[in-house]
Amino acid sequence: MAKKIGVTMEVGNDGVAVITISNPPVNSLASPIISGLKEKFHAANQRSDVKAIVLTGNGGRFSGGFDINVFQQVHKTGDISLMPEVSIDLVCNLMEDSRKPLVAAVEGLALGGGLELAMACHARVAAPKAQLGLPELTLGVIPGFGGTQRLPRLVGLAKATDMILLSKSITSEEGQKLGLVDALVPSGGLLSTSRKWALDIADGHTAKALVHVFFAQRATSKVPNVTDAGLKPRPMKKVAVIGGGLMGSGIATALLLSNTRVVLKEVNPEYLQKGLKSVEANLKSLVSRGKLTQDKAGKALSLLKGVLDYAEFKDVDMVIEAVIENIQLKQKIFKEIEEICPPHCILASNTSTIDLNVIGEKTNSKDSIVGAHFFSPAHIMTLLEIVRTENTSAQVILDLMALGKAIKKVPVVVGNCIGFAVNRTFFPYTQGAHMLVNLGVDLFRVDSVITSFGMPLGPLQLGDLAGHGIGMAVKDIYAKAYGDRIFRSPLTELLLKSGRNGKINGRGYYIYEKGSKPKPDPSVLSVVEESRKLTNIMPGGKPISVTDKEIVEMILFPVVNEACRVLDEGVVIRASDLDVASVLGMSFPSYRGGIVFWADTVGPKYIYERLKRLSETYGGFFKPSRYLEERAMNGMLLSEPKASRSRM
Ligand SMILES: C[C@H](O)CC(=O)SCCNC(=O)CCNC(=O)[C@H](O)C(C)(C)COP(=O)(O)OP(=O)(O)OC[C@H]1O[C@@H](n2cnc3c(N)ncnc32)[C@H](O)[C@@H]1OP(=O)(O)O
Repeated sequence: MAKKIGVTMEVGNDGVAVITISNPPVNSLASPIISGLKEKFHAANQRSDVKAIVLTGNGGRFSGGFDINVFQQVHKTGDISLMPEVSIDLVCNLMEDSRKPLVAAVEGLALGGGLELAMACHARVAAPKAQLGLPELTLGVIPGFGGTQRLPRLVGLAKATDMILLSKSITSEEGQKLGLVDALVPSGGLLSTSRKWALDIADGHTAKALVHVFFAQRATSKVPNVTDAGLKPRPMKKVAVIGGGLMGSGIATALLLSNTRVVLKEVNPEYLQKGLKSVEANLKSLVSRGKLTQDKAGKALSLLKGVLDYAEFKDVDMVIEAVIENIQLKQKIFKEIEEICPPHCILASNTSTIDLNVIGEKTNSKDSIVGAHFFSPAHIMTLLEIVRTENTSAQVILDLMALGKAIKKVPVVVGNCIGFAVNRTFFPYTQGAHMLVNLGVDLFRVDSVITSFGMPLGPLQLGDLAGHGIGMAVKDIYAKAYGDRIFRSPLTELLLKSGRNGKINGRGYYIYEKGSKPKPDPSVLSVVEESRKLTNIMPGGKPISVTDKEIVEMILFPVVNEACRVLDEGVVIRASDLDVASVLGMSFPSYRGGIVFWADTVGPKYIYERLKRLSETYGGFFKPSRYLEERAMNGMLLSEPKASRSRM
């Protein structure tokens, strides 16, 4: 049967032209293909009904590159005119200069000229395990469609040199990490996601979202009755950190890097040595990654003093307590520091869950008590949630905001509640995943769909990273506070019982081995089965069938629902603060503008209706909040401000 060679173009009702290369078996770029591409790009650019363009290859392969047979014919005949002189015209004039957004939908392979075509597009969406490379040198030619220029711009000079000089190809997964691939999506959703990307670029969504995040971040520095109250931040020359564990040593490192004198207190010499060594290791790793000079690391370390008692606390400007989440211990510490510290001293806690009023219950300095909630690793993550109670003074908030900025954090002032703004909004993130797994959905698929959405880690892998011991403790705290909307899953407990604490002990849902990437652990499926038996929520005992879109909705719409409650209760000053906090604290994709911005793009009415239907089938975990319902009914955006009952 004759091979069907050519380039086709189909324009959908959405205004996206899909241009497809067909030249089996690898869609090599033979002369008729190159001229076909030119013709179709030209047509798509001319047609007024085409808003955006997707370029793809037929038969599950993008393109294996320029047709090597042509090289052979040139060698045989010596006739150089056989080489089509098209690269500049096709790749630069028509593709890169196209006024309409162009997205490459890459599957199978994109090699040589194939990858070069993909790189000339404005964005690349790829299916898993696609092979990407510029192997031209193995044929004695150099990449001729601009790959020598575009690859270094996307992946950096070192990696591009490696890929070109050694003809090394990479997978689309690695490509995503390097910036060559903008989104990784399961093969079934490749075309639909690529269409959406193309339309988003056409409508300026991506740029709109990023511009929103830019201004939202600037807005966080305006706090009514604090930054406009004519107050001046007081200098924070010496800060004490109590607790030299992961958080305490990270906070100390962040302070030292900005030339603040730090006193690090621990309970015994052994713990103190550990804490000091962790700070040193943090600084060393910054030096080895080229982020800090040896000189500056030495200077930072000279500002650190380890102590075992409170003698040094007599002249500190602020104390940041970062001990384990134990109410009695924290209450005792706050009572002690109140007695020893000077009256102007700020008493801050890095708690992530305990009510600050409870922590400060035994003190008389309620106006000096504030939450300084850093995200781990504290010397790297930029979000700082400043948690204020109804008693925290404006001066204390202003001082902590100024200190936060000085140590290069983005401070976001939030109200006092269990989980504060970020952890509270995202507690349903893990629970939605547990619900899906107990309903029979493959756990590794859940993670893969959510990373395709743009989160750096799926909810189950995130659980592995945090540790399931911590997961158990946190689960109980949230169950106590928000019991009406909790999905009670035995999965975490069962994981712990089977010796899987996550990354900490090398085993969770995934296997963690030094020097290699986490691998899905098939033996965890027996634990999952046990959990499914206990919850018994699969309809008729059979796994449910869901699309990738439904997985995203069942995990992220409950998060939006909790964000609505956070907005309703005035835990954040403005909706955009929650966008910034979700991007910086949870690595929610910035190109989606943050959790509330994204929800408004999807539409409150749609989210409300989906949650309502899900709650009818699966119960209270999905029940739409009053705020969401009101906004949906009144056709309002979630981000529109309201006259609020604020916690501020
Ligand atoms: C302008 C640019 O910078 C210049 C270029 O693009 S130069 C070309 C760069 N591309 C390459 O070097 C890729 C070469 N191809 C390969 O490495 C492998 O064929 C592949 C990884 C694409 C597929 O491998 P595999 O699945 O094992 O199939 P394989 O048997 O090798 O190839 C299938 C058929 O496609 C042909 N083919 C593969 N790539 C081709 C290409 N670029 N041009 C013409 N034919 C090609 C093979 O000759 C083979 O033909 P046959 O069935 O008649 O024998």
